[in-house]
Amino acid sequence: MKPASRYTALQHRLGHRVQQHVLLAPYTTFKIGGPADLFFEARTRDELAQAVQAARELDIPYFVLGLGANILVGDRGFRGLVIRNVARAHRLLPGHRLWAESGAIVYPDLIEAAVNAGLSGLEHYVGIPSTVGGALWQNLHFLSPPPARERTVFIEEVLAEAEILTADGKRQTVGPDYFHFGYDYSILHERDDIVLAATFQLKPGDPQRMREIMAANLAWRRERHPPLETEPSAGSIFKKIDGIGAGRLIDQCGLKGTRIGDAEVSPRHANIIVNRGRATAAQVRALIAYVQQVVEARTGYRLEPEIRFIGEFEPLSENNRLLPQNAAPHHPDR
Ligand SMILES: NC(=O)C1=CN([C@@H]2O[C@H](COP(=O)(O)OP(=O)(O)OC[C@H]3O[C@@H](n4cnc5c(N)ncnc54)[C@H](OP(=O)(O)O)[C@@H]3O)[C@@H](O)[C@H]2O)C=CC1
Ligand SMILES: C=C(O[C@H]1[C@H](O)[C@@H](CO)O[C@H](OP(=O)(O)OP(=O)(O)OC[C@H]2O[C@@H](n3ccc(=O)[nH]c3=O)[C@H](O)[C@@H]2O)[C@@H]1NC(C)=O)C(=O)O
Repeated sequence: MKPASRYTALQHRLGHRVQQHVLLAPYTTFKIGGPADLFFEARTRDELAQAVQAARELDIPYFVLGLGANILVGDRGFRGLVIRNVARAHRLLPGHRLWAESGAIVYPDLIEAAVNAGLSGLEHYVGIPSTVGGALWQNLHFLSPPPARERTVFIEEVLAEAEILTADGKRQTVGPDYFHFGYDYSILHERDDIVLAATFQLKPGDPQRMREIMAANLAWRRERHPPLETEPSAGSIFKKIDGIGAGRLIDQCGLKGTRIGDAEVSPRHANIIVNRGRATAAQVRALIAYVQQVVEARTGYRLEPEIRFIGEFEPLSENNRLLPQNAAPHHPDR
C-alpha cells in the first residue's frame, strides 16, 4: 500500500486524529529522531488496542511509543505508524491495589498517587522516566532502599496482573508469570503483545519513610546521572555486565567526554551518551560503535546496546564513519 493510501485507510479506522510526517525527536528523552510517516496518539487503552489492530490488519508497520526513554530513533524516521501511548487513567482499588492504563507515567503520577494514599511498592522508581508499558517491557528496577541497598528491586515484585492485547489480537488478563521477567527483560521483547493496563499490589507503608527513600533515590540519581532536562539521553546505553559494570569499563578506557558531533559520552557517567544540542542518530550510533571498539580492544568485553533502535538510520559504512573529535588516548598499560 502506498503511503497516501495507508493514511486514508488509517483515517477510516481511527478518525481524523491520524497525522502524517510527525517529527519524533520531541517525543524522546534523547531529543533525536526523524519523522514518522503516520502518527496517532492513543488516549485510552481501547484506542491503543484499536490502533494496533488497525495497523496489523492493514499490514502497516507500527511502533508503540511510551516516553521514548529507552530508544534511539533513526534520522530518517519511521516508515509506518507510531502510536504514542497517552492512555494515562489510573485509580486506587480496594485491597491496596493501584490500577493504571499502560500510558500512565510511573513518576511522578503513579508514585505520588500511591504514596499520598500511604501505599508502598513503587516509591523506589522515582526520577526514572517510564510509562507502565515501558516499565513492564523492561522490568523497571532500582536499588533497594538505603542504608543497606543490598539488592535490586523490580517492578515485577508488585505486579498483580496486566491486561494485554496478544500478538494474535485477543484481549486477556495475565499474571506476572506470563512475562518471564528478568533483569532488563520480559517476554514482551520476543512477542508482539501490547500492555493495555496493569494492576499493582501495594502494601500499607509509612509515608515519612517512603518520602525519605524517594529523596535518597533522587539524590543518588542527581549525583551520578546527567540531568535529563539539560542533558538529554536515553539512560544507560549498554547492558549491564554483572559484577563488572559497563560504565566502569568505559570509564577505565578513558572515554568520558569523547564526542562525535553533539553526541558525547557523559563526563558524569560513562554508560550514558548525552545530546549536547543537535546530536543526530548517526552521531550517536558512530559513538556507540567507537566505544564498543575501544572497550573490546582494551578489555576483551563486547558491550551490547541496551537501548532499542527504531526506524531508519543513515548507513554506518566504513567510508563515512564519523570519528570522535577528541578520541581518547589509548593507555595500553592501564
Ligand atoms: N533505570 C533508569 O535510569 C532508566 C530506565 N529506563 C527504562 O526504559 C524504559 C522506558 O520506558 P518508556 O519510555 O515508557 O518506553 P519507550 O517509549 O522507550 O519504549 C521502549 C520499549 O517499550 C515497549 N513498549 C512501550 N509501551 C509498551 C506497551 N504498552 N506494551 C508493550 N510494549 C511497550 C516498546 O517495545 P515494542 O517495540 O516491542 O512494542 C519499546 O520498544 C523503562 O523500562 C525504564 O525502566 C530508561 C531510562 C533510564
Ligand atoms: C540507568 C539505567 O539503569 C541503571 C540503574 O538505574 C542503576 C540502579 O539500579 O543500576 C545500573 O546503573 P549502574 O550505574 O550501576 O550501571 P553501570 O553503567 O553498568 O555501572 C556499574 C558501575 O560502574 C562504575 N562506574 C559507572 C560509571 C562511570 O562513569 N564510572 C564508573 O566507575 C560505578 O561503580 C557503577 O556502579 C543500571 N544500568 C544498567 C546498565 O543496568 C537504565 O536502565 O537506563
